[in-house]
Amino acid sequence: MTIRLYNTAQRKKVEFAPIDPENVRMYVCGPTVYDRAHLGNARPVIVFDTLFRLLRHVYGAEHVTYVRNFTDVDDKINATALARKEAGAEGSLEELVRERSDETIGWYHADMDALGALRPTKEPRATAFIGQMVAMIEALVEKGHAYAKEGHVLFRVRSYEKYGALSGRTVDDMIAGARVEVAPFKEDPLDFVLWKPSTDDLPGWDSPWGRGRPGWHIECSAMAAELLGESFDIHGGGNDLQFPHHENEIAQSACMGHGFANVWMHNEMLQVEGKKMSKSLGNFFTVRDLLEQGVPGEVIRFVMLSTHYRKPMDWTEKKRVEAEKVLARLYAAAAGVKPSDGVDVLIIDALSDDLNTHAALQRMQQLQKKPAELRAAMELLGFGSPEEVDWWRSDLTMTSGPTALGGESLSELMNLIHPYLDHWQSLRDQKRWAEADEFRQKLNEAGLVVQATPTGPQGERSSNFDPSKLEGLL
Ligand SMILES: Nc1ncnc2c1ncn2[C@@H]1O[C@H](COP(=O)(O)OP(=O)(O)OP(=O)(O)O)[C@@H](O)[C@H]1O
Ligand SMILES: [Zn+2]
Repeated sequence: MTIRLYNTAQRKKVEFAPIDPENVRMYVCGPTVYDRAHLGNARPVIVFDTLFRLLRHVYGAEHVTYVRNFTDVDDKINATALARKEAGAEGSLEELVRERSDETIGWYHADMDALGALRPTKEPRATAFIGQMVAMIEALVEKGHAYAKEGHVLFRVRSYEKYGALSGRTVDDMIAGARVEVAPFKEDPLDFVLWKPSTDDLPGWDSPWGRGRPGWHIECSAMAAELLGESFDIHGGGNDLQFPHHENEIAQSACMGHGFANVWMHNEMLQVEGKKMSKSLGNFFTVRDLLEQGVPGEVIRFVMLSTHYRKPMDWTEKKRVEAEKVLARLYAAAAGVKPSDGVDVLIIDALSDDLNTHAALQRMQQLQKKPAELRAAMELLGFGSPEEVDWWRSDLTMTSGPTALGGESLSELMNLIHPYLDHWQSLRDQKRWAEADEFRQKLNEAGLVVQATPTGPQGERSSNFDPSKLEGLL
C-alpha cells in the first residue's frame, strides 16, 4: 500500500516512506489555549486526525506517534489571568494563568472529541519544555545563528541560507510582503524573537538572558525534537502558519543540525465570504456554538471532509442539511451490524491519494447496501458508532421523502409507527406509568423499541420487527 502526500516543501505529491515504519512520527501545530476553538481551528484537527487514522490502519496503531502541542505561553492568556486577579480572584498570577490554560484545554478536548478526533499520542504544553527551549536557544547563540540584546534573543535570519525555501520565496520578497517588526534590539528587521523579557507581572522563567519567556516558534522546534527526535516524518498545520511560523521552525531546527520534518502538509483555510475565519477578523463562530445549536459533531466532520484539505471551503447551512440527511441514512443502515474485518479497499485508496476524503465519503455512501463494510468504513473515517450516537434516530423521524429503509419508504414506516408512539406518550403524559410500561413491552415484542427523548418518543425497529403484531394494540 503506497500513501502519497503533497509535500509543500517540494510542491508536489510524493510517495510517503517513513524513516522507521515501526514508529511513524507526525507533529502538528496545536492551538494557543486562550479561548474556545472556532470552526476554522477544527479543520486541521479533523484533517490530521484522518491522516493519523490512515497511518494507524496501514502501519498499525502501535506504530504511529502523533504529537500536537498546546501553546500556553501567550499574552492573551496572561491578559485574562490579570483581569481575573484584578477582579479579586484568589491565587498567584502563575496559578491563574494555569487555571485559564487548563480551562481552555478542557474545552478543546470536549469540542474535538465531539468531532470524532482521536486524542494525539502526546499533547505537550509549552510550559513543560522551557528547559529544552533555553538549551536550544543557547546552542543557536553559540553557533552564531542567534544573538542576545537587551534581554531578548533573536534569530539571525540571514545566517540561514535556505530561509524561505518552504514557501518558495526569497528573503527580500518576504520583507516586501510581510509586516516585519522593526525594533532597536534587532540587527535586521527580519530577525525573529527566540526569547523575550518578562515584566514582574507576567509569567517568566530564569534564563542566561534574565527572567523571560520563549517566543512561539522555538516551542515547536524544541518539543518536536524532544518528543519525536531530530528527524521525523510529517509536520502539519494550517497554511496560515507556513510563513513565518514554519519557516522559522525550519530555520531554528536546521541550524541545530536537525533533519526536522521530511513532509510538510498544510490545510487550506475555512473561510467566511472569501476571508479566513479568524479571531482577529471577528468573523468566527465556535465549534461549541454549532454543537449547542444541535449540529452533531459527526455532521461537522462530514462537511469538513467533503472538501479536499488543500482547497479553501465555506461552512454553509446547505452543506449541513445535506450531510445530516446522508449521515442519518448511513447510521440507520449500519446500526446493529458488526463491522467487516477489513476496510473497503477503495476507501483506503482514496485516503492514500493525498487524503482524498471527498472520494472516500462518496465510496462510503455506496456501501449503504453492505452494512458490515459500511460500518467498518465509518469507523475508519471517525464517525462514531450508531449505538453511541443517537441524534440520527430523531433525525430519521423528521426526515420524510423517498428514502428507502429496508423495503418500505421511510414516510410509510413513520406513518405506520407514529400512532403507537403517540399512544405511549399520551399514557405517560397522564402518568399512567404501569399501562405505559405494559404497552411499551408489547411494542417491544413486535420488534419496535421505543424510548423517550427530549424531543419526544423515538421508535427503532429491531431485527425481529413484525408489523402484524402491532395490529390490535390500539
Ligand atoms: N480559518 C481557518 N481555517 C483552517 N485552519 C485554521 C483557521 N484558522 C486557524 N487555523 C489553524 O488552527 C490551528 C490553531 O491555530 P491558532 O491557535 O494559532 O489559532 P488562533 O490564533 O486562535 O486563530 P486565528 O488565526 O483565528 O487568530 C493552526 O493549525 C491554524 O493554522
Ligand atoms: Zn508550530
